[in-house]
Amino acid sequence: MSDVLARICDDKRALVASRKFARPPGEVEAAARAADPPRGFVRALREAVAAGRYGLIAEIKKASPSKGLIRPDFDPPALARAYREGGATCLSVLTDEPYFQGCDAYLVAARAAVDLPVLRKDFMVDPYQIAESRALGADCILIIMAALSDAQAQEIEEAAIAHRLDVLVEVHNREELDRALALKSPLLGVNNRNLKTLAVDLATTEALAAHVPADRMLVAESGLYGPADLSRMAAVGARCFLVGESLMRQEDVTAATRALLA
Ligand SMILES: O=C(O)c1ccccc1NCC(=O)[C@H](O)[C@H](O)COP(=O)(O)O
Repeated sequence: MSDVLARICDDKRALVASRKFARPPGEVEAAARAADPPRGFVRALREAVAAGRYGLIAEIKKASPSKGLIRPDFDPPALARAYREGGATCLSVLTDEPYFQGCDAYLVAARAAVDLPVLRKDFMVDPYQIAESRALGADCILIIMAALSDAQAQEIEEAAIAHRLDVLVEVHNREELDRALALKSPLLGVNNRNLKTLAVDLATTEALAAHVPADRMLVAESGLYGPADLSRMAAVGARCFLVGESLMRQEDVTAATRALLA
């Protein structure tokens, strides 16, 4: 596992242990069952692509390990509305606090402001977080293959399926891609960001795209700054994109989202 990712996941395991103590799994499971029904994250992306549009997962991201503070005036419900207005298909909301200055309340507030499906963007290391995600209202969770063994990834995916959550399975190289294909989720993200060096290279998606089977939806993630980047990713078959920083830095997020998709 890469250094930064290893550090984030170690901290996450400690956090989950303390959360389990404060709020036992049975309580979280009950809250998950009582939550607003999932909105269909994969379905929304499929519908966008079937209609000849790009599927845009627009990320609500205040800060990151690679860039520090990205958006000082951070208002998740206003950002969610701006993304919706600009044509985003789905939202991604960072809930990790120590590294991304996110929090669970941001997801709840962003989802309440719009009718879009929402990805809880966090580092899943324990099935407890899956029930917790559903209890918060999340419609999709992230599995980072570099952070998990095959057995852990499968256990987390099964928990997500049991909670009717969609799953974005994220890979960075061929070995992770081959492991990801043993999972059931149709949504396959290729992250252009190397989580060891935090360097971004769009050639990552270009190298892996040809190895993604036709029954998976390829999502190009990270380092996408404008329509030319989307076209470059589309040239190798990507129709769905996860974009954070470049949109978060714009004053007019609606106009920037429209321009990206133009
Ligand atoms: O963004 C980071 O610095 C980062 C560091 C360590 C682990 C994950 C990280 N990012 C998570 C993401 O996948 C991105 O937030 C997402 O793909 C959007 O990327 P971008 O458009 O480049 O903000």
